[in-house]
Amino acid sequence: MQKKLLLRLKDVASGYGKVPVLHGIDLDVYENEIVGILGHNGMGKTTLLKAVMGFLPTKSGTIEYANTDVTRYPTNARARLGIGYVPQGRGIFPQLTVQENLRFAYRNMGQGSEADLIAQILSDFPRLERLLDREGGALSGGEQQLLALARCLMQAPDFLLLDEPTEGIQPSIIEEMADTLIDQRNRRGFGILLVEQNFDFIADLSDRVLVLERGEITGSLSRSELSDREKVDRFLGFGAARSTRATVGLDGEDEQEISENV
Ligand SMILES: Nc1ncnc2c1ncn2[C@@H]1O[C@H](COP(=O)(O)OP(=O)(O)OP(=O)(O)O)[C@@H](O)[C@H]1O
Repeated sequence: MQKKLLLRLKDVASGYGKVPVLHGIDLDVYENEIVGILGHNGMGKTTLLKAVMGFLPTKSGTIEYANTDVTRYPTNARARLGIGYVPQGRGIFPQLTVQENLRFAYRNMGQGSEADLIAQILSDFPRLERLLDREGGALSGGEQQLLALARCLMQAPDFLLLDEPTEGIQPSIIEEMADTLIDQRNRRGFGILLVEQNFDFIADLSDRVLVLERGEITGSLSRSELSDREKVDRFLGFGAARSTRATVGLDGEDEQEISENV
């Protein structure tokens, strides 16, 4: 059976004001597919997600979503078509409780019964259930990341843009995040565009990984190629940091990044 194309970028250029960042990006993501974008700091990963979401203008080229040319659509119209965005740094409301954060997301764009939707989300994110009355700002980094994802799902997207979901979170929650994303993808058939610097996480989840260098896609690895360590090392021969996150400190929230150059 032919897979449905969700997102298509054709020769997209974008940037900030007169500063060009993305040059000629071609990209397809199908339903039920996770496409990872790997790249060093400053290569344009966040810019790419912002351009897809409409936070930045597309200077040339086109962006199509579900057979609709959305190149000139504002962000809220893209969200209504089904594109969900979890920004780097999570973007939750720190002064609102977990429950209020979820309710706010529902009021913004949720459909159906609010109570049913929250119950569904809490069954998907059991860790959040016991934190319902806690303020967002008092959650650990990993819990905030789960909340950010849960909030995004309250708006029933069918496509997710995820910007470094493992940044600053401890390994146990990274695993939980990976399991949740795979589970959601399998159940809802999401397309996911995932930006990461954590190679192990991106390799575990992605069906394909693209490398972004200075605003251009310079290569692609399939799922089977991703498990071929030698090939990956050759492919990332420009010295990419293979990064694993280790947790130090008793409260489990301090962390340091251990990078091993490949
Ligand atoms: N608001 C801005 N105005 C001008 N230039 C910007 C702005 N934000 C980012 N840039 C520049 O755009 C380029 C790409 O940045 P971007 O944040 O997309 O990189 P990234 O690959 O996501 O990096 P990181 O992994 O550090 O988040 C960088 O050179 C950055 O300095």
